[in-house]
Amino acid sequence: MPHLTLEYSANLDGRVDMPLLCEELSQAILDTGMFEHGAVRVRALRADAYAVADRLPENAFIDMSFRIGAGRTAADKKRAGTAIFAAANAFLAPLFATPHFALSLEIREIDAELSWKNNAIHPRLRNK
Ligand SMILES: O=C(O)C/C(=C\C=C(/O)C(=O)O)C(=O)O
Repeated sequence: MPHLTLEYSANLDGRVDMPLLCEELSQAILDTGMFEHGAVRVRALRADAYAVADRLPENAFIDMSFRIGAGRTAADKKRAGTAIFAAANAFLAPLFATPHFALSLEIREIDAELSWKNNAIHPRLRNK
């Protein structure tokens, strides 16, 4: 993994091209040069039940959680977060035209002792 998971309020359906946003964020992650191509996974999950701020029906959110392996410097983690957040902000700029949207990102480290992986994509992309 690096895993980027976007949770979004269902009222963004039809307003945000989520597959395209996932692709843009995947590219932003790869462009940092910090993550292997075969490891990067990005997805968007829709929240059907939510209550945002003053609960106006037009209030919306996207919360991004980026889970990465341990061992990178604080500066590198900050650089990756800044790049991902900038890409998301640029893509979602139209949503900030009205005061009803909130975007957030958090980076968490995966405990190597308490995680397991088996990735068949690595050999294919490493041999390219
Ligand atoms: O170390 C981790 O679990 C996350 C990671 C890479 C993971 C893979 O390569 C994989 O799951 O195949 C990382 O670079 O942060």
